[in-house]
Amino acid sequence: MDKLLIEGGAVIDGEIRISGAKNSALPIIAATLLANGVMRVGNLPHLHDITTMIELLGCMGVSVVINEDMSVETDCSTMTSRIAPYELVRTMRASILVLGPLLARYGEAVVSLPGGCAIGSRPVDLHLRGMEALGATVEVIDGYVHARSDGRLKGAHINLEMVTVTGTENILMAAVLAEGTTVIENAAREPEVVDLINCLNAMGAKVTGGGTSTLTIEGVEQLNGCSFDVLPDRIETGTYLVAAAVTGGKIKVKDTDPKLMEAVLAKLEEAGAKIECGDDWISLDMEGRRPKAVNVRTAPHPEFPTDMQAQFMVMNCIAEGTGTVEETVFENRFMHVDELVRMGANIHVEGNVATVTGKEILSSAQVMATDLRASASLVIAALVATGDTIVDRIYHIDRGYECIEEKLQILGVKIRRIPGK
Ligand SMILES: CC(=O)N[C@H]1[C@@H](OP(=O)(O)OP(=O)(O)OC[C@H]2O[C@@H](n3ccc(=O)[nH]c3=O)[C@H](O)[C@@H]2O)O[C@H](CO)[C@@H](O)[C@@H]1O
Ligand SMILES: C=C(OP(=O)(O)O)C(=O)O
Repeated sequence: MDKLLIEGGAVIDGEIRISGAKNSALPIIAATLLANGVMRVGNLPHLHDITTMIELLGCMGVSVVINEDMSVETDCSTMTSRIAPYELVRTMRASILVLGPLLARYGEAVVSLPGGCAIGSRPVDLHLRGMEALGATVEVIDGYVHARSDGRLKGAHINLEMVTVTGTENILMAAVLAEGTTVIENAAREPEVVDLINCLNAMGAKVTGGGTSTLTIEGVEQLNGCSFDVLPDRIETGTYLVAAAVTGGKIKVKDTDPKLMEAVLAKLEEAGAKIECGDDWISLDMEGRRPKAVNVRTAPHPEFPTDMQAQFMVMNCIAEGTGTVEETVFENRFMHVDELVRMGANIHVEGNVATVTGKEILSSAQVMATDLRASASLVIAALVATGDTIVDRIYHIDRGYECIEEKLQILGVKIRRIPGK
């Protein structure tokens, strides 16, 4: 397994470009299963998860052409299978996103259950209940979801018990081809859901209410191919802003969208960062200061994102003062805490609240990445540690950060990958 070796002590200074959003690209690639004709999806990040989603379509017989500019063109007319096998689904939970499109368009889907992961049990019961509400028969047999519909799905009124991002996306992708109108209440308002809605509407769907908690979907008989570029990655953006902040440095991130980042930018300003924004860029300058500790509480959009929790935890580890970090979305998203403590951080966890008292510097150690954002937090911690830190199991990072070594090197960090055996 590859490792990253990071030398502590750099003060970040430079400009980088932000990649397309993984969490937008994954549902939109799944949505290409709904297209009658060729569909092009662009601004895709070069990440393992994207390759997995493309492989998943490929194993169902979809023709996929990957262009040099990291766009893909898909054509479902060659499709031979409606099965998403365990071997692929186990490496990426978002594979469950093929369920809605397969069921809506082909009347059947066999998708392996994704299972739990480091950050929590992450059931998909609300996805399955949504499909049943639309008239599908759903059974779980030997770890696989078997969903079937006789004829078109039927529009329904669905009130989600809790806000679920991929659950909303899956139900939405099933409802676009259903007969009649579907209303999804307590829908996720994340920008990536809105991006999916924009893409579906460009394909000929009739969805209104994107960005609010009530979505109305008037089913149509067929969707067409179109060309769609996914939106910038707000979590990658936030991760690099935090990296600059912890080092007391400055950064300009380009090809991003500050409008997607209000809760994160507000917390960075509270921590003492000077922030300026244009239409598609954000600059942050700490003017050499240490950040001030902040309190954060994660919750669905537009509140503070759980995918930025681990990175802010590290900022508090080296901040002036004490801050609390409360995780309300996932039940087990503090796996980075023990590793940060091994680097000398002062963190006390009680239930879903971590109280962090900052110190000026952390110490280097060999640490283990446990999930995607935990890995990013360890890389950020390494920037403010004495000496060299080795972050092991970085395949998690490759799921979500395009060219992380290259981008950090541009910003002045000494980092290199140690290839695994
Ligand atoms: C590919 C993708 O977009 N991943 C994002 C998506 O994950 P994902 O869509 O898996 O996360 P959800 O929004 O579904 O999860 C929110 C909460 O709802 C629970 N739940 C969800 C579905 C369900 O059927 N039953 C249930 O109990 C989950 O266990 C969790 O506690 O949103 C998360 C929350 O913003 C982000 O951290 C992930 O980066
Ligand atoms: C948890 C994440 O992703 P996934 O839902 O794909 O595991 C993430 O992007 O932080």
